Amino acid sequence: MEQTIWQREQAHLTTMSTQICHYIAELQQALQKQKGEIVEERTFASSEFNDVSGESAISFSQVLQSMALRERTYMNMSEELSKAELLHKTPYFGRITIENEDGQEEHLYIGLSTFRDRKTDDVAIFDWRAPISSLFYENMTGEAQYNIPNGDKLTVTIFGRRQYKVHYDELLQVLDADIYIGDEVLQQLLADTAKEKMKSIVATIQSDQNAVIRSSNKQNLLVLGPPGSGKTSVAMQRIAYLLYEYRKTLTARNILLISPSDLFNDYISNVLPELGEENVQHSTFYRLLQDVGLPYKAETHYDNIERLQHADEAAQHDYYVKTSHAFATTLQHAIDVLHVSDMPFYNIKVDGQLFASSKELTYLFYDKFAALDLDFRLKKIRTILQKRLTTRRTEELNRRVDELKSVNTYVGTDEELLAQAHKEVAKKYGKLAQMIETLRFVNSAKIYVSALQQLDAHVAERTASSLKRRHLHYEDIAPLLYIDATVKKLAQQNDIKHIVIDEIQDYSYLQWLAMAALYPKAHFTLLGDRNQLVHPLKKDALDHALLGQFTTVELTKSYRSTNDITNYMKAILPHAVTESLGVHGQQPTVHHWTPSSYVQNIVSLVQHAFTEGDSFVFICKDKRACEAFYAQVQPHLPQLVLITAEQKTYMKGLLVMPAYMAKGFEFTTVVLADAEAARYNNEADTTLLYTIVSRATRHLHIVTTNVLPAALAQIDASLFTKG
Ligand SMILES: Nc1ncnc2c1ncn2[C@@H]1O[C@H](COP(=O)(O)OP(=O)(O)OP(=O)(O)O)[C@@H](O)[C@H]1O
Repeated sequence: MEQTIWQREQAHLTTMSTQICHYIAELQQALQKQKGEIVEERTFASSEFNDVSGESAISFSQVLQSMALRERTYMNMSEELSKAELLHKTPYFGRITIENEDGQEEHLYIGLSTFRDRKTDDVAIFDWRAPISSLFYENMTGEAQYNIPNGDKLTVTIFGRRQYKVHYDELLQVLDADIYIGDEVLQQLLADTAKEKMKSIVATIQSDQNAVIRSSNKQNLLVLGPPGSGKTSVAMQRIAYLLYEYRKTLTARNILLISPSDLFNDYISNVLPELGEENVQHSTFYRLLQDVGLPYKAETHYDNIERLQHADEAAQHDYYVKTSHAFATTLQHAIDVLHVSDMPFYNIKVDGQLFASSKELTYLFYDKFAALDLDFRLKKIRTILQKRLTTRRTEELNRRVDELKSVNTYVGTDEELLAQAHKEVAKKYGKLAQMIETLRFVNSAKIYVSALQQLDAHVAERTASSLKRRHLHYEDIAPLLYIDATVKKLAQQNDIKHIVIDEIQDYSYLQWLAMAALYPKAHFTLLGDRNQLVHPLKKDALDHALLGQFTTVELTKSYRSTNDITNYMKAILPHAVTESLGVHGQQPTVHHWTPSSYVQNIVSLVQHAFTEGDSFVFICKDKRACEAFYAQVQPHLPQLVLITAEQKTYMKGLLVMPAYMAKGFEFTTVVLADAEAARYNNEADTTLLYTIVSRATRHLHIVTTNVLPAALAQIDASLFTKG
């Protein structure tokens, strides 16, 4: 009797699952054996080679080499085992049927990694990142093309495409789809995305997302898309793709992910391991300042937002000037000029005595070493100063030893006197040695302030005074990093080959220039949305110069929220283009409560709408409002957690957090708890409201105790329900 599709598929799955199980058992056995041999070899080495000189040094180095090789093999096998275990859980999630070279139908199963048939050694499961797997993610059947590593395109005929939901060896769902991923499957998969940390989207990558993910490592990409269009997901999948495609030259250590916060990094930290890859390097722009070692204390991005929400005109003006394109260009020009004049040097002094004058440094820089690049000139000067310092220290040491010896009373043995003299000299010259080593005889602050001076003397003056106090505003970090990275080139990191920056709309052009200068060998994938602005003063997101240097790709569909929430969100910023692919749900609810019933109503909303394990967030505009909310409500809802900048681990539950901190995340339920016209009243607040609303996957509540902000009050009544 002919088998049904289901039976055939179940039989195939059982065969594959059994093979994977055998493979896992083989790997486990081999690993156990390797482990035993490593232990044996180590025990042998430690007992046999007490003395590693002469003959025994040669055999010791041979043993070391063999140990290193064995340990590497062990590591590779453990990685292979982890991949096989992931494959065991979900052997594959898709299949394409193509016409092979003999004109026959051939089924290609697609999963998380490559798996070869144990008997024939043919590929039984294709890694989703393999060139041919790309066909699975295209929206078509019939003739199609895919790229192969040498750059050529191959043409094949696709007969069909099938999707599976499987759990270990159990087939849960089979779906034939000519056009990839119909809404039906996607809607089931989107049933609720906000339950845990971010997940991989490998089984349902859409064709426009696929194109971004598979772009060449050498391509500088800017990916723009509305809230929920999968930018962060695409970024993570792209990293996994790069690690596969360029595995001979690129490892997790060569990729840097710059995200808004450590909390966000924790939120996305499961995606790469889920795909069988190691997490890559992570930083925030703020943290780069410490990584580079600039001797300043700086304001964080969040503190910057808080400060500028209430700042006076002068502080706002400072921010605008320093983050403007005009300033980035002025600073670049000022640094170019340094090749021929104006490099500011300090007079280097020790204990009030001149060690090297700025005049001498200027002479060395512009006369003696004029032919070299800026950083080479400085490094040549450093060598001269270091020699001088060594001579000075030796002289001083000898003098001090003589002095100590000439004291009439007994002060110590000769060794003790020498040690004391060493200590004194090290103390006296320690700071100077460090200053020379890190080229801090260059007055970087002056380069910065002089460039500002060319645009605005008042801004320059205010900045000079805060730099004197070693205090930086967030917007001062980029110029100083840029100066450091282009003039001194000490902190440049050549091992970073690819940088992914999420939420790029939060960065100024100069911030990007600073990163490009710090990582000169890196290519970039930038992701962002020009409408999701949470900074009170950020207007011209995405500098045109940046756009000019990148291949821009626009994603337009949104997968996060229900259609009802997306429609409400779109009504806030009608010019923003978003196609919703989400599921149908409840309309957002707008509640008008009196101040006296506010807390009681919040409590009863939670009692009705929150179940343990949900992600449910109250969002207020700023930190102060969140603290006030927490103080009022937490006594009635003890499980409420106030999320602050110190929070480093992502958690579900009942939360309250400031709007700017919530960006990038998603929650099943979002309650905008302070929707007051008095609080959200300008253009920046409108983009903030847009961002807040777009965090909700399933339920959205807007709460006001007075008058709604204009951006929400103008929304058509058909798009929400009154609570
Ligand atoms: N192809 C897809 N298949 C299934 N789910 C998807 C797909 N693309 C995106 N999603 C889901 O949509 C949600 C939003 O994705 P993501 O956070 O990556 O979007 P984003 O564009 O970075 O959003 P935002 O800009 O609002 O922070 C996530 O839950 C993600 O899993």
